Amino acid sequence: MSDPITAPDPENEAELAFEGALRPRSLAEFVGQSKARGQLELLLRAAELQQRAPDHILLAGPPGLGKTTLAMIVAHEGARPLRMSSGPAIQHAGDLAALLSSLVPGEVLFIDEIHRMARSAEEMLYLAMEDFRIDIMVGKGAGATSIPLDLAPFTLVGATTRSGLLPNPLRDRFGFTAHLEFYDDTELDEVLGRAARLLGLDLAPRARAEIASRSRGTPRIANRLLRRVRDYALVHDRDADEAVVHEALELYDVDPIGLDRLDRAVLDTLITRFDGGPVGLSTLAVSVGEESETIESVVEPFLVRIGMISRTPRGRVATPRAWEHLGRRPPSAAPTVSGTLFDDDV
Ligand SMILES: Nc1ncnc2c1ncn2[C@@H]1O[C@H](COP(=O)(O)OP(=O)(O)OP(=O)(O)O)[C@@H](O)[C@H]1O
Repeated sequence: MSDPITAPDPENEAELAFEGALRPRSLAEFVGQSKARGQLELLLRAAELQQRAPDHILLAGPPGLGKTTLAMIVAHEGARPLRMSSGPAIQHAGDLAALLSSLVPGEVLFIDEIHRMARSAEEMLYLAMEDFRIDIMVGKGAGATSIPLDLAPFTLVGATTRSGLLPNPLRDRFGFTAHLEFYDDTELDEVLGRAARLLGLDLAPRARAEIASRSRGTPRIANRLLRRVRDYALVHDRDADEAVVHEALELYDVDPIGLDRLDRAVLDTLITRFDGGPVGLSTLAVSVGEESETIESVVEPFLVRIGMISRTPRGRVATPRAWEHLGRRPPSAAPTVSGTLFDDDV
């Protein structure tokens, strides 16, 4: 039951084309993240002055905050070719060897969801990142030999929503790590202003502010909500004003603080079924019919950030704010342990 507004939907070509059209192409166009942007700017400039490939870069943060966009910018700013892959596509060391050995000098290799790469490939990557070399194993058992293969110098840009899952030796080999933060409403307002301009949409300032405040701190969601509002205005032959934003977002179940159906299902389950928790992640995921990974990397970071859920050593707990948001009175006593169906991770 992935939500079309919040959850990434890599299969949806129309969404991908829409995202592609709105993607900033340079650091100057990239809104917000001023700290990471400044650091990246310095790193790219230093590499340019020394005429070498930029250091390897790790981009960490929740989905939709601009990791893929920044990887493309790294390539574009340095006029370097870009190769895109992802952790789930690299399930054997051989997959990675084929990829690395075909890189041209200076190429930027983007690996999305790098925490999902096979362990054997990860180990191959250590040497590749450090020495631009890999060892290819030929044969099996006692007769196996390794043949060293030199690689063209490249820049690896890894993206992860779960940096905690990366082994230290891999994390340490990145010259620079950017932790992307949720955007504030002013930054999202700017993202929306830029997107509306590119789409040729006349969006009233108050309508823009309203969408920004419901975008869960995430540019991808801001752009998707904008698209829904544009469609609504078009179909009803109305201006994209504040009233249209309210009507369109109500139709799509996005509430006044930007929570969607899945966010509310998580809170509702925590509160109604488990008396507010604590409850383990996989129990919670099973209860709402969603993958643990989606709950942990898509839903939870924002709910934690706005103080609706807290993560305790015994599991997830709904805060009084969450109870109030669902129109329920929070219990006065501290929540009791209840209903943990599985002995799962918390
Ligand atoms: N700083 C920004 N300024 C303007 N638009 C942005 C910015 N960051 C992201 N966007 C928009 O949000 C969309 C999603 O960004 P992007 O694909 O880079 O996110 P991501 O972090 O790679 O997500 P995922 O983890 O799901 O791959 C892009 O198409 C882009 O239009």
